[in-house]
Amino acid sequence: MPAMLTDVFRGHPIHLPHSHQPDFTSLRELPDSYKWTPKDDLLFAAAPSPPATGENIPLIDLDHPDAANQIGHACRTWGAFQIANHGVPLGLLQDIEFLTGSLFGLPVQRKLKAARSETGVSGYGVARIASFFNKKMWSEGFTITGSPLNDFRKLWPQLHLNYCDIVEEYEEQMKKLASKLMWLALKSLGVSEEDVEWASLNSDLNWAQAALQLNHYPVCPEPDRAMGLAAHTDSTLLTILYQNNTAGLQVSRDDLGWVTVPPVPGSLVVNVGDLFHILSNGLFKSVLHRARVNQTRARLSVAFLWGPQSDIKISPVPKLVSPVELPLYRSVTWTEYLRTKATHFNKALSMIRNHREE
Ligand SMILES: C=C1C[C@]23C[C@@]1(O)CC[C@H]2[C@@]12CCC[C@@](C)(C(=O)O1)[C@H]2[C@@H]3C(=O)O
Ligand SMILES: O=C(O)CCC(=O)C(=O)O
Ligand SMILES: [Fe+2]
Repeated sequence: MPAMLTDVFRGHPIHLPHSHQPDFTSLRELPDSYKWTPKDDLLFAAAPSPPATGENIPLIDLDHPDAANQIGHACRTWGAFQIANHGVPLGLLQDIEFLTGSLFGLPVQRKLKAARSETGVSGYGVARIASFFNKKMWSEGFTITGSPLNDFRKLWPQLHLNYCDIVEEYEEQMKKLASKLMWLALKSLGVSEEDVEWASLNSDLNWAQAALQLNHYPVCPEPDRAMGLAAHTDSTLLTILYQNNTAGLQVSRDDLGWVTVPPVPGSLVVNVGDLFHILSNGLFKSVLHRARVNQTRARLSVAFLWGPQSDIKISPVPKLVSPVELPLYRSVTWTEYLRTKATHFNKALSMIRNHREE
């Protein structure tokens, strides 16, 4: 039995100060520990922002006959895009937003009853990447892997079963959508099911697994000096993100700097993750992104972080590797990659890169 996502950090404890999580609503001033300067956010080198051009990640209609090529183009240029007509019922998006708002609206002491342990993945706390930064992030998160029943029972003694049903239905819909998106993107590169047999469309999708990350960025007294979630790439194949109607997500592009992704009601944001970058032999870009905060409106987001089961080795599709070159990366499982990232963060991709022999 391969290690499940739930067990990825067993034996790799991360010391994160969940128990010092403040009641954000009580803070009238930004404490010094939350004041970011440009040098606090330099682990990933984002390009400085030139004057805004108004360019933005594309919004792609999945019913459009050319959707596959549009997705392929977005994965190569931005590493991110938004989608409309994705088939996920609007009511379900509203339900997951309601659940997320209700969770973070609970008193801190109740949320801490479901705190993430040092070796666990699931539960309430600060983002895992917090351990790489000197300054604190203006956000709180809740990660779900496997059944949320035990945690939800502690949070909502009465309503936990209803909330579990919402999560189950949401994950089911996301799983199907993620596989559809991955294949549209791969087909745009001329990659077929014979080239990536483990991800066959005819399978029951049990080759994949996922984590659901609920994020809350409370109203912030000094948003320009605070950081909601520091710049990072996701370690996934793909991440599908729902954001409420408050802007905050920014993606980085070498020629444009940080670009804010405007919320489009009913649409979803898709990020290319590091594993898809590896699978595509570097053709698709894993997008560097971060979340800023706001002085008047709280922001919620729900990220469906999707990748392969832990016994699947991801390596560049041979068809995408030139016969005279080495593949850009060595093969790696999601578990191995998550552990590398948990230790080396921004250097994780370069650690599995093949170097040409001189
Ligand atoms: C499967 C995972 C991806 C993730 C680490 C995790 O084990 C569960 C949480 C995920 C998340 C969400 C917020 C940003 C991020 C970088 C983090 O700190 O935790 C991602 C991780 C990732 O994609 O590497
Ligand atoms: O809140 C957002 O927009 C970004 C969240 C994110 O990047 C993540 O959960 O990995
Ligand atoms: Fe992310």
